[in-house]
Amino acid sequence: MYIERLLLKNYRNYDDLEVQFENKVNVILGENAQGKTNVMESIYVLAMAKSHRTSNDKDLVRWDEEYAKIEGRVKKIHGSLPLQLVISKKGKKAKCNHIEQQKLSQYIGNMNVVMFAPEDLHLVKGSPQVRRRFIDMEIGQVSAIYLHDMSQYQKILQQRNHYLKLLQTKKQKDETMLEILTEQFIQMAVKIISKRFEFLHLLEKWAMPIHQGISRGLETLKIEYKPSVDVSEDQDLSKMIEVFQDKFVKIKNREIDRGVTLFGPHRDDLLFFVNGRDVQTFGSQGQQRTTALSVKLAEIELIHSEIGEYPILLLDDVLSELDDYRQSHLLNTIQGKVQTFVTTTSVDGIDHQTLKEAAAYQVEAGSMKKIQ
Ligand SMILES: Nc1ncnc2c1ncn2[C@@H]1O[C@H](COP(=O)(O)OP(=O)(O)OP(=O)(O)O)[C@@H](O)[C@H]1O
Repeated sequence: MYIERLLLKNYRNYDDLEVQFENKVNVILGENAQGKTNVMESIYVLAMAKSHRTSNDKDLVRWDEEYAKIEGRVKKIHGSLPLQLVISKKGKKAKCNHIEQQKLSQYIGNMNVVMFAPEDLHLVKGSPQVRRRFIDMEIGQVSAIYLHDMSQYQKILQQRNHYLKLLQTKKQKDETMLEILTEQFIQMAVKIISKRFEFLHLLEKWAMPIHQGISRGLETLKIEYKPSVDVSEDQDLSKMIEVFQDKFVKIKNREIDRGVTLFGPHRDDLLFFVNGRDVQTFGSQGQQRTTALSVKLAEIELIHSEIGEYPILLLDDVLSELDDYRQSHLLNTIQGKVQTFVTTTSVDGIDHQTLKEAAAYQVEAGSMKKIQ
């Protein structure tokens, strides 16, 4: 798939922008703070209804304006798909094919993107929260059911935490409601965990050969899900439920003391191993970078295998971060099959055929012009 037209209204430093893109590499050039990342972010937001760099939607609205609008036309195998997202104080309104979508979980997934930005290096070395967000966003792109389950899970988690607080502060003494909420919580938790197991398994399958390629055959990458409750991939759902139930019986008093849910998918993590060693603790900067890059390239293949089309790739400020070998590996991988957006202050020093043949745009203070 590819995005052929993008319209921005009051988005960050863009007042009114309309631009056509090509189904190949699109290089976005410009000095610092001109609006390159803002364009990349807007494409990401159009796909995911969420920014990759802020959780505060109002940051996306141009200062002193009431709303921001992003519109795009996405070309897919089965035709053209107009998408629209309006962000205002009242929330987000999404339209797909001119029809307003009741739930964002139905909207997400119509356009698929993979973003690789400097923040993604935190995927390996950052907090577990970064990795959980990554898994949730990525599974969400290919599974509307997962997005729905995740939002149910968040609701039950909040209710359960609220009830534990009531028990902790003795405003409530009856534990019956806690038992009901625990049962609901466990049902959702195991669904989420088994989907995460399945996703990471697939991601590893794609990432392993890519990582071997980038590391010139020297490194083997493994990805492992690390649940906070002792469940494993080979257990069926009923066995996982049993393990959870036992755990929650054992920790009940501790949870009431603390007034919070101590275990579950919101506390899980994932680990990356290179040649058997945990990259977060033992990996060099280069290995962490290669791991992040392999995972991103694997995502492209995974989405392709799940939905039958390649997603759009957004490379924000990362080409210059990669050495020549990794740069060419990346550009060779995407060549001719993935619509790609690359931001950079200059293409000097990047000597690759793909970039020579690319469409180029110049960004300056919230305006954008095609120059090649
Ligand atoms: N909500 C907003 N309203 C208006 N302007 C904004 C808003 N948010 C950010 N900006 C402006 O957008 C500009 C930053 O744009 P962006 O992050 O896209 O830069 P960039 O071209 O990617 O630069 P760099 O190369 O430094 O990463 C800044 O001038 C900032 O003041």
